[in-house]
Amino acid sequence: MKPQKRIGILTSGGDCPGLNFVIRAVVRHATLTYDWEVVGIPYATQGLLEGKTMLLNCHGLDLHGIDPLLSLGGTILGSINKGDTLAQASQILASYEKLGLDALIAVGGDGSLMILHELALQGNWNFVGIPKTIDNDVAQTVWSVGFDTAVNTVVDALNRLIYTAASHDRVMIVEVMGRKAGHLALHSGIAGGADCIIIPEIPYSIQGICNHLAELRNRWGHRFAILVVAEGAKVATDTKDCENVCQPNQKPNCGMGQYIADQIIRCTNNQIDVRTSVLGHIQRGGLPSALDRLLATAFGKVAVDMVAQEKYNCIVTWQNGQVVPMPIEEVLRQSPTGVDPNGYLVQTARALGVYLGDTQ
Ligand SMILES: Nc1ncnc2c1ncn2[C@@H]1O[C@H](COP(=O)(O)OP(=O)(O)OP(=O)(O)O)[C@@H](O)[C@H]1O
Ligand SMILES: O=P(O)(O)OC[C@H]1O[C@](O)(CO)[C@@H](O)[C@@H]1O
Ligand SMILES: [Mg+2]
Repeated sequence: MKPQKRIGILTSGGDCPGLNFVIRAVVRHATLTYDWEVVGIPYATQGLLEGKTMLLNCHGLDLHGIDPLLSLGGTILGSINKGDTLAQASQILASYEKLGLDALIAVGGDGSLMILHELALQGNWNFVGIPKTIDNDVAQTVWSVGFDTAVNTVVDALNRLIYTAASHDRVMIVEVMGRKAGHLALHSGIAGGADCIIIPEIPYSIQGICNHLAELRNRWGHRFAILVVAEGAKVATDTKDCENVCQPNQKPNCGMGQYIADQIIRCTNNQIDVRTSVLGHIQRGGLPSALDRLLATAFGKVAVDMVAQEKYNCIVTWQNGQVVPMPIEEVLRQSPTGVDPNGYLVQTARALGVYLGDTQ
């Protein structure tokens, strides 16, 4: 007779494609392999606070043999990325006790996993984390669930924008998500053939961008350009040129993409036609790519195995082609982790003539 367990799963932080594949893998493996009961906790820490659960059953999820989770974006459990959660810790801990869970599997980004780990420590919960985020800024894992799909979404947008930019000889600025980390901008910018990639980890100067645009026109005859700008891009503090349009550390209230567009227009005396596209939450929507489905499924499977082996306080990560559970403190201590300004992808982009901020 297998030991019975009742485990909980929740999704927290910004949603992303692939979350339902994690839920599907956890429910199927826990139910079919171990014969456990799995309950979903709606809206992350809000559901914990209110002591809410929904029973997840892999047969119940089937629709005439077709699993609806195969074709649903977002998360069927709902998610939140705000709230004064730690101030409500004692109520959450009391609610958690009443749920009678043997373990909790939480799917989240760095922010959510940090909060949930803190709660797990205070409540002595049996806790396993699964990394998801289109920012891909959770340390120690090559991929987080949702990132690959978001990269593909941005590349798809670039494939479209490049033609309209070329048709009108325009500079097209594409603002993508990434407040602290530029992984999404860097990966999609390289894959989509961007001329400039502006990320938070490498401050840009407006003169550097304008010089690059001039070189594209004058030396190579390229009359259009594509700039991928992360929403958290930063102006170099030592900017000397164009100082009248470029205030170091100034926070734009129009969005980073439009801010840089305005700077280019002013710095080039209105000689360049610039347009801005903000991709926004489109980047978090849609169905997951095959890679995200595989990752989500492999992470869900190993997270359940960790519970079976009673190895807690870990986060599953993807390293060297396999899932590797890592101590949660170690992962969170290094998160969020940004782009290495001297890393191979930055070198690759620079080698192809992409402007990525000024070299020091
Ligand atoms: N479930 C939650 N409950 C309360 N606050 C949260 C929760 N998840 C995140 N937050 C808060 O929101 C802030 C931003 O979190 P963030 O958006 O980075 O979420 P995340 O889990 O890292 O996922 P992602 O970055 O992919 O959206 C965190 O620093 C934290 O204060
Ligand atoms: O609009 P929301 O849901 O608060 O979240 C936006 C933020 O979440 C992230 O998409 C990560 O999920 C960031 O890149 C972005 O700034
Ligand atoms: Mg985050």
